[in-house]
Amino acid sequence: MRVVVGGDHAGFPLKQKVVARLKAWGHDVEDIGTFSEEPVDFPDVAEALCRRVTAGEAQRGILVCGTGVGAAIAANKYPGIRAAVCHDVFSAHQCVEHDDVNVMCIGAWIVGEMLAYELVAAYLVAVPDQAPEFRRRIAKLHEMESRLRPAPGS
Ligand SMILES: O=C[C@H](O)[C@H](O)[C@H](O)COP(=O)(O)O
Repeated sequence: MRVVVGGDHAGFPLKQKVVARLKAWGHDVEDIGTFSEEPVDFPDVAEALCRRVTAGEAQRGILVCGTGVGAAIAANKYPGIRAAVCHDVFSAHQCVEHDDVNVMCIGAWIVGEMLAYELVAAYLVAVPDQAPEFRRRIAKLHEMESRLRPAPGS
């Protein structure tokens, strides 16, 4: 799978490990940085990653910051992105199955590398459930996005 991975300085150490593991598993990985523990702002990384996902350059995105929370808040501002913090394996696959999540966010201060690998594995093998109730709810998210998007220039 084509996967884009990014993170801020707090996420950097875990992000490096996740990227290496994804490559070892045979995924086609784009690492968009950051590439050191020099402080950067998570909204900048999240926006760059979300742009790639919505442009179809990657099928799934993974963001790593300190808690995963800032990354998820930022990513959910991007039209077409459904982001979630996942620190348990059940959520990591069900967020795709029920909610068609396309950016999973992990907190490097919260989870260790072995759990992070399990989270990523569960997220990437999951496929959206096509049952009508799930499709209907995703359609409502799209409708909300269109309805609540600020008018150009406002
Ligand atoms: O939700 C925000 C993230 O956890 C950030 O990674 C965190 O706030 C960075 O904090 P600091 O700049 O103190 O390393």
